[in-house]
Amino acid sequence: MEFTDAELQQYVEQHTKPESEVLKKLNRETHANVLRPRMLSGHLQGRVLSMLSHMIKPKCILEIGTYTGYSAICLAEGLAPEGKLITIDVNEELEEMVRRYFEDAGLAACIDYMIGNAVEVVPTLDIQPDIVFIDADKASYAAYFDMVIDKMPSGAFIIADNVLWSGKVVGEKVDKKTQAILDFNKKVHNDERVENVLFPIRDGLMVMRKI
Ligand SMILES: C[S@@+](CC[C@H](N)C(=O)[O-])C[C@H]1O[C@@H](n2cnc3c(N)ncnc32)[C@H](O)[C@@H]1O
Repeated sequence: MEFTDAELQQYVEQHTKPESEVLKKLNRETHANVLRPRMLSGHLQGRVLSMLSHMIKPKCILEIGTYTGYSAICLAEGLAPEGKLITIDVNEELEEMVRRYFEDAGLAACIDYMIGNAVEVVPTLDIQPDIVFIDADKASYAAYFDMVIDKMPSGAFIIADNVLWSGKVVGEKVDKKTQAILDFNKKVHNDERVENVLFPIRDGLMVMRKI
């Protein structure tokens, strides 16, 4: 489901900074060769993530759900000098492609790419992230929030993708994944540790600031 009229969407993208050549190539290669390319953040959301990261100037970013590395590159663009982005994905099949693009983007040195199940990996990390981007299995969104919230400094941000779930959050049929997203949105909206705004960008970005 598209939330913005196609013509308006085109106008929005035409008036948003274009993707870099590396991101354009990564976008094309993902669509040509990788299953479920709709998972990639894409031009507009990628620029939003990059802009937010530049505004926050994070020393540490944690990303849960690397896929082909598109959003990791966008987020890493705004890192503070000497900053680090840690990104985790359970799918080892994309490793060669992901590492190649981190190199091509000139960001390999500041990205720590970990292959593994984030549910097991995140609790082992000794970090205090300024941004956490949650973009992996929907059933674990609430668990990821609980795993990171107490590690984060006051003023840090959590961003969760796909929180409109193609519009199913207001649909009549509620399947398991939709219920997980509904539960997550309700949980964070009622959590007094964060202030939240649901941005209707692409499939919905929930942005939360730790108080
Ligand atoms: C929506 S894609 C991420 C898209 C990427 N962030 C972007 O915007 O380009 C979700 C990814 O989460 C990964 N994933 C799913 N469950 C996971 C888990 N338990 N631990 C780590 N990664 C997981 C999948 O393999 C998939 O690559």
